[in-house]
Amino acid sequence: MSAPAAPAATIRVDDLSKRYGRQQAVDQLTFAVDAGQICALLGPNGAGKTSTMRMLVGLSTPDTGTARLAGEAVSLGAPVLRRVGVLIDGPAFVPHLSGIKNLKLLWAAARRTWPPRGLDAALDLAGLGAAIDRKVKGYSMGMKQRLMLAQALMRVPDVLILDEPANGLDPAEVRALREHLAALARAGATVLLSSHQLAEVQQLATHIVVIHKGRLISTGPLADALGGATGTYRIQTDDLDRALTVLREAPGVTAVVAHNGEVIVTAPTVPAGELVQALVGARVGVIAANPAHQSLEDAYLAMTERHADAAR
Ligand SMILES: Nc1ncnc2c1ncn2[C@@H]1O[C@H](COP(=O)(O)OP(=O)(O)OP(=O)(O)O)[C@@H](O)[C@H]1O
Repeated sequence: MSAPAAPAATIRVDDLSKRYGRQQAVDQLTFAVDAGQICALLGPNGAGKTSTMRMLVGLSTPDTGTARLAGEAVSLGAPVLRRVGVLIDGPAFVPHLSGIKNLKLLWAAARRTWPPRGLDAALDLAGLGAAIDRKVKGYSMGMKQRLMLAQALMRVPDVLILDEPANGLDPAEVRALREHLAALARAGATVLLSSHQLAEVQQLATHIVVIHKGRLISTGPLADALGGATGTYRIQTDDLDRALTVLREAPGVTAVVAHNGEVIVTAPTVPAGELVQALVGARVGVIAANPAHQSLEDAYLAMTERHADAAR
């Protein structure tokens, strides 16, 4: 008889709260991330991202509510944590041992045979090169961050909880990390990561959770957050000036501007096809017409500002 399949690597937080003294760090937070999703946990400094992640991996205990991984409530040493790659605060590395010996020590603590299956790929991504054989006490902050990343990835986890994983990486390394995480998610892993790099998140995340002062302000697919500009189109034509004139006179158009050689037109009640027809009818050649998506940065700032206004 074959072994029962492990439960799907879901992340689930229900009504989670945590207070430090008078500071409510996490406030009745509920969200879920399913297998195959890469979810970015976003929020201003002090919003409660790290506090949430710490509870998700048993490093701190919720005051109320539950944090579950693969359906199992999390506590320090819970068996489900063997399936999880974690980068938060960082393990305390032994300074007089080399990077690789530290990784070996951490792996041995889980009573497993060395080397882990994903070691080579994790070391490549961490990009420490020959420094992996040098003592950790000579590492810079950035090198320690890379060693933490290697530690999180070496086990080929099916749940990843990563607090600002791209910190200290150069652009090529950030891209390699992005591709690695995307490949893990395609293979069924579940990824929750925090980041302030919204352009990077936009390229990587499938879903977002936005929090502010410990409270949930938005959660859902990234595409939904970016689709806030419905009724706005970017139209590329062979005659910008004439296109502007024609569209300004077209019925239903509420705004027309030129941007980077294209026309940005807002017409909430008019299908894009009608705008194109109006241009073609006026002998303006249309090269491309696409819905204008806002950037994640725009969407995020609008969400957090709206929330701050409502709280005033
Ligand atoms: N151990 C602690 N003791 C006291 N206060 C804490 C502790 N950990 C977090 N806090 C407070 O809880 C709030 C949430 O902090 P947290 O680190 O979770 O935010 P964050 O969203 O991760 O911020 P950042 O983006 O700056 O890392 C902050 O006001 C912080 O000062």
